Amino acid sequence: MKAVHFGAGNIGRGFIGAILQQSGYEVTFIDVNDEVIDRLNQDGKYEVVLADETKESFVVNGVNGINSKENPVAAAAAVAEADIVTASVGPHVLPFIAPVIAKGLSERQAGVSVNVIACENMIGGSDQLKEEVEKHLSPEDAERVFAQAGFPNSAVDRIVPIQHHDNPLTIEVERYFEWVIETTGLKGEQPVLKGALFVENLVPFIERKLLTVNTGHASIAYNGLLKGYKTVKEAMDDPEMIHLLEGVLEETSIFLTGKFDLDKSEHQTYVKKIIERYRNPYISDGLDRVGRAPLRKLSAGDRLTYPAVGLSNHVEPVNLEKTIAAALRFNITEDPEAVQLQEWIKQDGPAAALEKASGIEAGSEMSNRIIGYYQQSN
Ligand SMILES: NC(=O)c1ccc[n+]([C@@H]2O[C@H](COP(=O)([O-])OP(=O)(O)OC[C@H]3O[C@@H](n4cnc5c(N)ncnc54)[C@H](O)[C@@H]3O)[C@@H](O)[C@H]2O)c1
Ligand SMILES: O=P(O)(O)OC[C@@H](O)[C@@H](O)[C@H](O)[C@H](O)CO
Repeated sequence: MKAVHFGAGNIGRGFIGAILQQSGYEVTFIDVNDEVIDRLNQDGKYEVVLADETKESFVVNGVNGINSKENPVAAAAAVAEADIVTASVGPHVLPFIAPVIAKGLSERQAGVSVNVIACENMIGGSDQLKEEVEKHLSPEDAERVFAQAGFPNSAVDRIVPIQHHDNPLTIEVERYFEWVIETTGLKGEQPVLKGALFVENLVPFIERKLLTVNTGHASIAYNGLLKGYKTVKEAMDDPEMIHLLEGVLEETSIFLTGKFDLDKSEHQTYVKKIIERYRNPYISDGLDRVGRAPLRKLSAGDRLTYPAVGLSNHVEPVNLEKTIAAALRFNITEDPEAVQLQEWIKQDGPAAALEKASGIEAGSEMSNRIIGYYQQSN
């Protein structure tokens, strides 16, 4: 069986690529990073190390790579032949991989179904990828392609920090992982994916993950950077940070248990487990990575604004609001979204910038409170 995975980065190699290979697929990675693609073709394998006291490792064999910038025709041909297509490139990159996927899917043999699964931290990732793919197909081709290509949404969870090893393919990951895939979007037979969970309705799973793991992470990153910390570990050693983190997760727990039929005590166990994962002493994760792309993280449907606004009719989400205020201070010059955010703040002031990024109306009660916290944090 053949799998094509877009994005040979941390999650691509450290999680999805490894699961695909363990499930019996030969994996072709498609990326735009020459160093990684050349090394994949040279070695045909790479090592995954588990970040815990065991330091166990395993080899992912039978892999190769295609640089889609240099060879889009070969990349599309791989999609045309694949039994499954997955992606972990980052939500903002989905439009850039869509043309190759569209070309590959339209070249497929008639009647041979395939599933295309976006593995990104976002709600409706595969739906969005499908919309992008559709932009590159004529209406007739779209009808033919989507009759045999499914785009099931999925939720992925495994902490994989930015890291450097002598071999650039080696990747260290936490032992824990969760990959949940929605069956309603599948075409043809359910793919064999070792350790993945197939569910009829992904919404509770993706929202629980995004609004717990990622909202908590964002709180650590934005508030931690304000206090001068550089890593998750440094921030997690500060009782004030823990207090704020627990407050944030209490707020998202109210939101989640109010919206979905989640058992409150099971949810508490889930939250505790995540706090333990943040504390993993074998992982060093930078706050600049965890806070990356602040405009995405502040946007209306993402981990901060969505639960804050969702809660605002019932409770005042003080801790989420403080975290949103701290996000407005995210000022990492290597991060284009941070640069853009700081430009908006400089040009139009923080309330207008907040509205542009999140949709929280300038002058509203919530905006006024957030801007108050923002000013106090100076
Ligand atoms: N790292 C984590 O802990 C983690 C965990 C769960 C989910 N995620 C999600 O997975 C996605 C990827 O995150 P990551 O941490 O692996 O990022 P990453 O930067 O390590 O990997 C992204 C890869 O995509 C490649 N890429 C960029 N443009 C491309 C293009 N046009 N075509 C093909 N490849 C392209 C990059 O070169 C890179 O190798 C994000 O949506 C992230 O939110 C990350
Ligand atoms: O990848 P992002 O930028 O959406 O979020 C940063 C981290 O919170 C994220 O990568 C987590 O490590 C991951 O989602 C854990 O499963």
